[in-house]
Amino acid sequence: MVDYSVNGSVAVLMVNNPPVNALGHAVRVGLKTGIERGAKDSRVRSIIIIGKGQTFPAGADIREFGKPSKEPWLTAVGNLIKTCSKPVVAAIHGTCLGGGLEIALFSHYRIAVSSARVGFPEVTLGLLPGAGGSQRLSRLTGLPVAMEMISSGRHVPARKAKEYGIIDEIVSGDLLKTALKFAQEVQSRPFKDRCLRYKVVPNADRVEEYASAALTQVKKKYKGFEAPVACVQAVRSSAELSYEEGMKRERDLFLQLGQSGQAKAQQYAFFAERAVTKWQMPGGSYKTAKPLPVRSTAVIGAGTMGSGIAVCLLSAGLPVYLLEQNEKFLQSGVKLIESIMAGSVKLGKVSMETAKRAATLLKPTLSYDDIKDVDLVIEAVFENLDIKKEVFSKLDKICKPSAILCTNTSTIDINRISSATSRPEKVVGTHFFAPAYHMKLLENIYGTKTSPEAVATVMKLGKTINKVPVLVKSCHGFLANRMNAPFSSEAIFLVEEGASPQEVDQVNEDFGMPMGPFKVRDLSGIDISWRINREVAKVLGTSITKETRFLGGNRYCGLNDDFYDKGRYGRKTGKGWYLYEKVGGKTAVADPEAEEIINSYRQSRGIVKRKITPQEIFERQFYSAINEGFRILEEGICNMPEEIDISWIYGFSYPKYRGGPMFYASQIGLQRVYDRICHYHETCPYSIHWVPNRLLKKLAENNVPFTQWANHVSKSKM
Ligand SMILES: CC(C)(COP(=O)(O)OP(=O)(O)OC[C@H]1O[C@@H](n2cnc3c(N)ncnc32)[C@H](O)[C@@H]1OP(=O)(O)O)[C@@H](O)C(=O)NCCC(=O)NCCSC(=O)C[C@@H](O)CCCCCCCCCCCCC(=O)O
Repeated sequence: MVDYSVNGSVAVLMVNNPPVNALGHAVRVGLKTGIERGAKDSRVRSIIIIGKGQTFPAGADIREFGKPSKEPWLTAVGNLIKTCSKPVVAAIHGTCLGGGLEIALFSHYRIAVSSARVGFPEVTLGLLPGAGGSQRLSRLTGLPVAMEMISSGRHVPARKAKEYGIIDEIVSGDLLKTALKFAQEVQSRPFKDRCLRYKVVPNADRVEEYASAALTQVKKKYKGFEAPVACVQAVRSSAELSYEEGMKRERDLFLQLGQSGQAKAQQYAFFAERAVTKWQMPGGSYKTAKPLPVRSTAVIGAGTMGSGIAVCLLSAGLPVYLLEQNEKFLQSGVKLIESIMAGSVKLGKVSMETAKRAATLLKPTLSYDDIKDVDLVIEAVFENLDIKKEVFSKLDKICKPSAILCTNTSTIDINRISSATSRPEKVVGTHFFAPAYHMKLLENIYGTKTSPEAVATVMKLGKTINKVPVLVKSCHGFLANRMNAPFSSEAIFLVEEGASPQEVDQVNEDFGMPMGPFKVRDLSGIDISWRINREVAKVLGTSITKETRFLGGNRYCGLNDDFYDKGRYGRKTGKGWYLYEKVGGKTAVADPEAEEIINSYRQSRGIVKRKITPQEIFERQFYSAINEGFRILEEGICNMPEEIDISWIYGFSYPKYRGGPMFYASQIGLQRVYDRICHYHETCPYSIHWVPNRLLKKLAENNVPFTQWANHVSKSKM
């Protein structure tokens, strides 16, 4: 795990623990032994720590968290480095993160190649740097930088790290060779004063000012997360306490966070995000299927979604033909793309260079002929099967045979769309979430005839455009919208029965959702849900009237329709479930007129308003979604609960510190969740989504641990 060798007068400790050289127990033992050996070795006058392969250690081994800790701990290894009688040089490439940066900061010198990145990402795992990083970084960089870096987990490029004082020298050429030369040079220099422990925190007298600014920022930016606040507190103690007391304070905070549910959930989310990349479908998997190259693309439809998708592709440096049916729509799409790009530059999310390049890569067109040679097309027209089929039939005739044809449908079964082509194996769903340029989820959907090659292509495309792709099998609504359907229907039923939209939204926001379901409806547009309901009715061969109380045998609430009839479409009209300060406004306030609409709806239907508790609001929304999640698993629409959780985190901004709805259910206890679902099945009998799921029942009865749930997924998918 750590290879020891001597080159002239320099000992080289090469960490060899692929893929990221994580500082697991064996590596810690190897480093300890190596430092002790180097200190004793009479040939050796200085020591290098370096990573083999792609990186310097990228942190502690997260898989060891929660297991009994084994000595030596990282702090003990670090103390050995710090007090070593010979200078220790950290030679950094790749990602020097978390425990890796701790090791580097314990070392007497740090050199790095310019492509290296350093950081303390522990906060993203619900933790803080636990081996003194919060005490030593501030001594190097000052309090504001240390507070910001540690509470954000940001990876800092080597050059910036040098500016901050974290890196002593940026080097070029072969890192080991350069490090050997550097390590020889420092042999004659005094190095005891290089130990950060003896440095004074710059501007320590301004700690109150810095900490209060940092706390205000993190509480706003990372609302609900515990770790960022603790990170600021830990750094703060570096200025307020002695080094030893600060170390103790940091350790206490680390242990406190480590035991919290948030850390457990965030660490689960870390691995879940990686698990979903290991996709499988009948006939292929991430291991066997090769993606086709995507060098040119087209987006059909320049509306809000199409333009947002084009922004994603352009930002990744891909040329995009933007195709519309008339000049007016096309120009409005181009303007939208320009304004999204300009906004992203202003917010610092996209560089000016990227925006300028994107402008040259965008090719607006009205002609299908122009797209005949592109590698991949994404259709983003109106959510209507007939229109989509018409587009796909044209694409099939025009596009080259190898082109992958994607649809941004949010609900329609891929098989129904691909049937309009002679190449269903090349047709795949790429469902983006609004706003497409911002939300990270890319729900990729395969139909019965979609080839693994087409899937591999869109999974890779997802990564290229900086999304988190999750693969699901086609069905109506796929994964995300299928689960969202009971979640958002229950919200409206709760208001029908007596809750106010504000009460429902509050429960959701208290749980950690960034916006309650009624604010979401106002944002996405009440006219949109009105239209979707009509499409659903059409598919069911029926229509919606004032008297409609059931749709397809399921409970239906027409409150949304009453808001629509009054022209209250949400933010876009300045009023919807809430009142806004102006058309397109963002500040939602309760509106007596909206309350009146709700009251008269209830009266006209003889509904007697009742008091509804926050617990009922919570359970009816989240547990109905969880029940549907188990149905999705049971049917093999996805392979593992991680795919559901990641979809919620990146598609609906579900709080990462709760892990996702399925992980959350496992924490509550499946028996409890199942019992409550049974309760609501009795008390709310008219919704199919309350029929208790059999898989959930089985897992609950047998007390199956979360990690085993995937073994019970329908095998029909493979
Ligand atoms: C490094 C990356 C940026 C690389 O990204 P890339 O996209 O290239 O690759 P992947 O992300 O796909 O990863 C490949 C592969 O590797 C796995 N992996 C990655 N990182 C880790 C890791 N840190 N540990 C384990 N496994 C890891 C990943 O899962 C993939 O595996 P797969 O099977 O899917 O192929 C990127 O990977 C990345 O960002 N990684 C995480 C970096 C990170 O978060 N680092 C910080 C870790 S936390 C840490 O370092 C804590 C330390 O500060 C301090 C700990 C000291 C504790 C001492 C406390 C004292 C108190 C305790 C005393 C208790 C005793 C008592 O008193 O009772």
